[in-house]
Amino acid sequence: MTTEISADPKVDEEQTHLDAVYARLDRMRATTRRRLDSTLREAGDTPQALSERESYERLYTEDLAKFDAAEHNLYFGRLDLDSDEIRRIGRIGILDDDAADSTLLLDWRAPLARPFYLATPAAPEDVARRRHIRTRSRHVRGVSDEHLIGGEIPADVEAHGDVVNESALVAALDAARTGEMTDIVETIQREQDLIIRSTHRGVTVIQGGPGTGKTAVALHRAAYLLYTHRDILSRSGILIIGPNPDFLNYIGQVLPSLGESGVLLSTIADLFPGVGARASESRRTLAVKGDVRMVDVIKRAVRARQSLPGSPETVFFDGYPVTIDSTLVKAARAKARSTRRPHNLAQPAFIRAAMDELARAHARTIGASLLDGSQMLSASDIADIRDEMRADPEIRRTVARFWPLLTPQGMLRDLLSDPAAVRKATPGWSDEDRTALLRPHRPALTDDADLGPADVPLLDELAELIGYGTEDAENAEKARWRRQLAEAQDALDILTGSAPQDLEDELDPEILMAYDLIDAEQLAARQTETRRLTTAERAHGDRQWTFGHVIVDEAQELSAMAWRMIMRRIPNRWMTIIGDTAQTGDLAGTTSWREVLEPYVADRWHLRELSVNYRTPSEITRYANRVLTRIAPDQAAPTSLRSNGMQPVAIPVDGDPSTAAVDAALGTDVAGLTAIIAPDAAVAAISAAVEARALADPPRVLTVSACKGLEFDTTVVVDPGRLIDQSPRGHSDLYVALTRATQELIVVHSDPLPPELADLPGRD
Ligand SMILES: Nc1ncnc2c1ncn2[C@@H]1O[C@H](COP(=O)(O)OP(=O)(O)OP(=O)(O)O)[C@@H](O)[C@H]1O
Repeated sequence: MTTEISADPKVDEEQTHLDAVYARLDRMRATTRRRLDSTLREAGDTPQALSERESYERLYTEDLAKFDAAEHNLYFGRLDLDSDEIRRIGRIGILDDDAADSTLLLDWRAPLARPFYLATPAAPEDVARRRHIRTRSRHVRGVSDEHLIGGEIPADVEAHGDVVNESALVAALDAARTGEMTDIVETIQREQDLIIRSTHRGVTVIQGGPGTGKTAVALHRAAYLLYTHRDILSRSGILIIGPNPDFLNYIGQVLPSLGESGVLLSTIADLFPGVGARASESRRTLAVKGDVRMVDVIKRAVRARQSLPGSPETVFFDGYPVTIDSTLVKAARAKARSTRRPHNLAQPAFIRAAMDELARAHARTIGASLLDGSQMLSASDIADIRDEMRADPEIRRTVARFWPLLTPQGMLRDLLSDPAAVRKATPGWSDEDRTALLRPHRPALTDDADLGPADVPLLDELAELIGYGTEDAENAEKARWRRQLAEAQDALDILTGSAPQDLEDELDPEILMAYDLIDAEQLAARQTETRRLTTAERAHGDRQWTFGHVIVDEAQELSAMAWRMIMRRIPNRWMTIIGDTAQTGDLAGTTSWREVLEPYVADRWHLRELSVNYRTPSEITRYANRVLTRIAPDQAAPTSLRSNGMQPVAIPVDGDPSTAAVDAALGTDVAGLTAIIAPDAAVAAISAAVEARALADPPRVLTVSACKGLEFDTTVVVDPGRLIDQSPRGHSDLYVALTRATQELIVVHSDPLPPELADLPGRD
């Protein structure tokens, strides 16, 4: 490798090390590629060999992905300890292939790397010097040193107290945004590191204002936990819940670049296997469906399906009439309910009890002695009658109607499209709330075509009560196996059929055909072996999967019903919950962590707070904090880490603000991403105005709920007054909108500004 000679000996020194690190990385890559090639060439003749091949293939592919993800800025930090030890820190750990296996790079998550993030001049942790190395395309571009023991404390570091690696941090914060979140391993701050590496095994709540790095911390915590508890978590997986698919795309790239897989990223809407709930619903409907009252509604709705006949029903058995009346069904229902099993799983008990009683009644009709009325049939005769009745499709169908097998989707659709059923399940509710729950029955649609995100926790609740996805899942698995077996048999039949029949006699008996070597069962088993899934894929397909750790981002938006759904997936309650109660926009969301957590862990949860806003410059934060005071006067406002000298401005317009908003978005001098954040009702017109310009790189137009968690270099906020008016949580919505910009904020308004923004300067 050629090394540029620079004027700075420190740069040269680091370049030498960087060259050694990349040379080793290249060797590791080449070896892994070679191994992958030869693994892929292996035949894998037995199911076991196939399975081994699969796991090696996965291992090598993951390693290659990890090397690729670490390529950029691989080596970024160095600690020189007072004891003369040198530690070099990077995105992944790398050992040299020399005789001593010396450490070329420490993984940023290794305990020995920790002082890089924690040491300060006040508490240097034995670190004499911390060096930050800036690289690009395998070249060292510069180094910056902090002398922690006996050195000067730079004025700007003093000003920001604990700030670590300040110059690198400011460079990262000033960089133009790309629409994908980047990792922060080079500049994790002390308060963030304490959360990322927290050893607490229960619920940790991270409360922090906008831009305090909550999402960044959550993702780095996932990576850290997978590194530290790989044995448990690579099997059980980590679930990360985010507010919407856009947000998941935004953060999706961060984890692979941290070198991790085995993490399931999902919204609530996608968490129920096989359902993608996309229908949009009104705020009121979301609030009603998210309310914990729905637990009882769903219980009542399921119980309503355990019904009684209005009038006795008669079926025929062996030519004799058999009556199914409400006394009989009631007794069978009581038996089934006493099993305390979920609805579908209790159906066999119901049917058995009903058939027992029917068989006894039938025996009374045909077996009673004419002399004294005593029963002439033996117990085993009566048992035979019961078994025959059970096998009789008509009797079975009639009995089962009073305790039918249910599916969550079918059940929810039937309930929500039936005003009478809703009325029965919602005693004491207001008519408005009932109406918010109802939706028209549209038989042409499939079961989940009109499902919205708030329906998903209801499906999950139903699935629990019904027992769906337990034995049903096993049956489905058995059916899948039978299909696979049949397919394998077909494949063998085709092979047999394609044997050269006319040459049959001449075939060399020594030439073995596939069907001589393998039967359908073995072939099917091989196919099963090759369908190995990652932990995340298996978890996604299994409603009853329980994760090792769950991280919930923008957690303030989750409804009580959504919390129930999540808690089912994490019985050990090892969770990281991240949010900001001042940003709650959803009416079913929370403004109190205590209220949310009390039912699950009482007061056994830890609260951690983040206090520095890394995103928004102080010029913007000044206005946003006034809105915060309005929402939560007691909540400490995060302090902005930087200022950029760009004053937010207000542009008043007469009438429709669409054109002015688009002009403002296009007129910015700031490089990078621009977004227009507008009231829900204005989004369509502004989007049309953007489309009409046919731009190569148009600004994004978003509602407040769609911009949650995202950030842009410039934001244009349209009609703050209407943002406030459009929801009972309007001030929180405005707070979210005002805190999305990393550089510039422009407010375009056609009605008077709210008092908090009234003194925004106009544009020159
Ligand atoms: N230590 C850090 N080093 C570099 N950048 C950081 C650091 N901490 C946070 N950031 C950056 O600050 C920005 C805001 O972080 P993030 O989105 O995680 O904040 P948040 O608290 O989740 O905000 P919101 O509540 O608005 O969703 C991101 O660009 C993130 O990369």
